Amino acid sequence: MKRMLEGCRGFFNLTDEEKSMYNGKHVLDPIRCGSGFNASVDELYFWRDHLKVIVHPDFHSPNKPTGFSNVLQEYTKAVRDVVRGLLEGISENLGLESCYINRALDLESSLQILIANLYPPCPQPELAMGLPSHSDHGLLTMLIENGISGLQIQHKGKWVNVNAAPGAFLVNTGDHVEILSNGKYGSVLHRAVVNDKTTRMSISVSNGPSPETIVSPVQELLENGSCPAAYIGMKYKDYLELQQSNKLDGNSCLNRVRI
Ligand SMILES: O=C(O)CCC(=O)C(=O)O
Ligand SMILES: [Fe+2]
Repeated sequence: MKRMLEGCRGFFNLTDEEKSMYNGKHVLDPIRCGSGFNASVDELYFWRDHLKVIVHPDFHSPNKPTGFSNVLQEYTKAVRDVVRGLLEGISENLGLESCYINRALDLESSLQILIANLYPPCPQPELAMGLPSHSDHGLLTMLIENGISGLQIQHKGKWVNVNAAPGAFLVNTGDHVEILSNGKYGSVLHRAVVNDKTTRMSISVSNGPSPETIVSPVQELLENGSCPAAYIGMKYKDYLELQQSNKLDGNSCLNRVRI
C-alpha cells in the first residue's frame, strides 16, 4: 500500500508535459489523467487531480515514475485476489455456490481500473468538493488513503464521515453488485470532501465484471424468492458508456437500468 501511494504521488509530481500524453477522454482509454471528475460533461470543476489506468484484463501503465509499473502490477494483482475472496463470501451470503459470481461474470477477464485521486489543500473547502456524490460502476471498489480522511458515504439520507483505520482497505459496493443481487446489496452513494490544511490522496481500484458480460439479476434469486427482476440486463461495457455520457448530478446511473 505504501509503495503504491508513493508511486502515485511520484506520478502527480511529474511535469505537466510528462503527464500531457495521458489526456485521454474516453472511459475505455487505457491511461487518463487530468483535473475534475467527468471533465467532458461537467461544467463544474472539482478540487482534484486524477490518474486512471486500466490494469486488467490487459495491463497498462505510465512508464514514469521509475518502478511504478512493477508496483502497480503487483498491487492490483493482490487486490484481485482479495476481491475474489470477498465475492465468494457475497455469493455464499446470497445462497449461491461460492464461485458463482466469479464464474458468471467471467472474472478471469474482469475489468479492473486503478484511480489515484489527489486533493490539494483548498483555501475555501466549504465551497468546493473533491468528488461529487456518485456510486461506483463495478462490483467492489477497494480504497486506500494517505492517512487523511475525506470520504463520506450516504447513510439514511445523511452524509457520514468515514474514518478508516491506518492501513485499512475501505470496500465500497458498486452498481453491479446491486444489479446482480437484485437489490439485496445496495451500491453505496459516496463523495470526497476537501480540507484547507493537508493534501489528501486516495487510491481506489474498481473491480468489475468482464467488459463483454451482460449483467442482470441472478436468476436463482428471483425464482427462490419469487420476486421480479428490478433491473434490466446490460453489457458492462455499455453501462460504462452510459455512465460516462451522463452528467453525474448526485444520482447514480442505476436509475437508468431500474425497472
Ligand atoms: O477519494 C475518495 O475517498 C473517494 C474516491 C472515489 O470515490 C473514487 O475514486 O471513485
Ligand atoms: Fe467512488
